[in-house]
Amino acid sequence: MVARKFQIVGAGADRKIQTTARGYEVLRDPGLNKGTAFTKAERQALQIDGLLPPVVTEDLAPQLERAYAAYHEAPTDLDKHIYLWRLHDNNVTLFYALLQEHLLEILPVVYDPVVGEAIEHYSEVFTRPRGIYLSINEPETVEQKLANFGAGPGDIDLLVASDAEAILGIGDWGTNGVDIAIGKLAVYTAAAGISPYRVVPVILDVGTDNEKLLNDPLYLGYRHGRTRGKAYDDFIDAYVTAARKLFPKALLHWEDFGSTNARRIINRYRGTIPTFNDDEQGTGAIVVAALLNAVRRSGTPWAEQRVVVYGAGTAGAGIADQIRDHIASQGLSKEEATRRIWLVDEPGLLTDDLKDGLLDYQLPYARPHAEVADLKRTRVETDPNAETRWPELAALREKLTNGIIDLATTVDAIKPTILIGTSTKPGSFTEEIVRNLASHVERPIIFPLSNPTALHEATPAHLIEWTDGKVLVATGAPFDDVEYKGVTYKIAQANNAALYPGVGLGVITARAKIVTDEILFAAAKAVAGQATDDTLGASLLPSNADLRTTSSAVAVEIVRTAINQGIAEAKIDDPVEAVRETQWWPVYLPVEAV
Ligand SMILES: NC(=O)c1ccc[n+]([C@@H]2O[C@H](COP(=O)([O-])OP(=O)(O)OC[C@H]3O[C@@H](n4cnc5c(N)ncnc54)[C@H](O)[C@@H]3O)[C@@H](O)[C@H]2O)c1
Ligand SMILES: O=C(O)C[C@H](O)C(=O)O
Ligand SMILES: [Mn+2]
Repeated sequence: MVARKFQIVGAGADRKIQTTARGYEVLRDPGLNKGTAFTKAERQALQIDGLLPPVVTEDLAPQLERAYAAYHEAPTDLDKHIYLWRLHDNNVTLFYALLQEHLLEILPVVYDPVVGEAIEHYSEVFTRPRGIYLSINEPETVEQKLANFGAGPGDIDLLVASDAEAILGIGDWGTNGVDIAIGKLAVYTAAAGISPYRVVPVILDVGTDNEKLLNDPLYLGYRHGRTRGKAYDDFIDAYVTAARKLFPKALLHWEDFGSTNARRIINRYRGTIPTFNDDEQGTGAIVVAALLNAVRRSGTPWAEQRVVVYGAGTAGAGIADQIRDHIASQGLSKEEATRRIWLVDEPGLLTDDLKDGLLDYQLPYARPHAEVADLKRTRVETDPNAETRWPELAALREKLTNGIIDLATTVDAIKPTILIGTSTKPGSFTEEIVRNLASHVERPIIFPLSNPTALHEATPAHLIEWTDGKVLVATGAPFDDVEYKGVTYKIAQANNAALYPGVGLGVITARAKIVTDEILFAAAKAVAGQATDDTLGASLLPSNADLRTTSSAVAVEIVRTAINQGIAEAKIDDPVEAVRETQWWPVYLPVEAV
């Protein structure tokens, strides 16, 4: 039973909407509303004749023009973001049609980076609830709250959940983090055509350690510190159990969890249900996609690449794992492949003498202490009371009084061919570090990935200048083209948004039972295959303007992979047709009164 008063029926060109709603109920339902585009016959049948201005507009075009003008009237990016969601509350089709028509321009306003601002100002901009708010204070109500969404077992394809501990690189935002789930889902629809009526955004409110929120009288979440340990795991389990019971076919997507929880959660469920951690797995795969093209252009084989990852949290370690797996597929053992990767985090280069303070998934990369014993140690001022990403790090800080092997020293010693930033520390790829790196490598590959824009480890313009145009660059947020010595450099956006929508579409179409490493690699290859121009300055990845094409290509490859692996539950003869049939696009359908 769907609480909605309409359903989409038929296939292909025969799709239409049937509804039992009448009168203002029709106009006030954003999934039904077409505004001036209702035909005279529809107006009569739906009893809305006279409730609209008399002119009937044949299609979306005049409405798009009005909406785009109003969008530009909004003075700031945050105002534009709010305008767009108000438009969504009025007319879902028009919202997505506008987004689709101006994808490059509007995506950063709906999604990253402006979504970060919206999350910081959530209590002020909150208008209408869009997601499900689950609380660790009431774990016994999880199922009822999910049921209150009003959807039946076959009605939901996808849930995106966040506990908001590590929103982008801006930290802990408690209940405000519901907007990242909403933003990610908007991208699923805009980029891949996942139906906006078959998805659920979920915030898992486990409290917040953000003092600003705890002291803000307008804060809308539970006002206590983050709960951890068994109660946390039980709450996550209550969510998964209820979601599986109510929506047994749905893919469960995890977003922006902290580094101590993200990996444990995905490892717990990934072997048995369709589930996916975007920051670990989606980011790993989009980086591999960009690297497939960058490594080819660099001319240095994978097995000879030396990789430094700066910021070894959920994203950094996820990237490291997928690079390791790909290097291993080139004929090296897993152990040898692991040795091609150096992780640097707040305690500097991760070495095995620090092992008591490292997270389990960082441990395989810890370098033997003897190997780096001669390297210079740099004293760092660390505030013992500063917020730590993981509890053991506090103990490590005391141990590091002799200083750390910092990024500059690591780069100088290792002479990496690939440098990746997922540290949330802006400007940490300094001119000195980058010039040093570039002096040893013909085509240095440097990916500053920390979002939002202001947190990038370096800007593409600087990287291009400091490497005299030799860098192969990709960033997390969108950046403008850079002109340098007569060449236009298109900047690849290695954001998981170029990958996860297609993964979701493919998994949903195939009804894949689980999301395997093979599925992730198929996605990476499919994205890379959309950007094969190797001329100087060409982007390493397809443009976000082509997200729909990219996502469809990814989905088709995933369907094929799922079938080959024997994990597709759907019966599919033609993967291309099956993907197309799953997609929803923002066009007005005929509305029939039933
Ligand atoms: N481009 C993308 O698609 C993409 C995807 C995921 C994450 N990200 C970005 O990557 C960043 C990290 O995200 P995450 O989910 O991995 O967060 P996380 O909290 O799991 O990891 C951040 C890591 O950086 C480390 N760090 C903090 N200060 C440091 C310092 N001074 N030097 C070195 N390391 C330091 C932390 O200790 C932690 O291990 C964020 O800015 C996020 O927006 C980008
Ligand atoms: O949300 C993004 O823009 C990418 C990524 O998931 C992140 O956390 O930064
Ligand atoms: Mn994220």
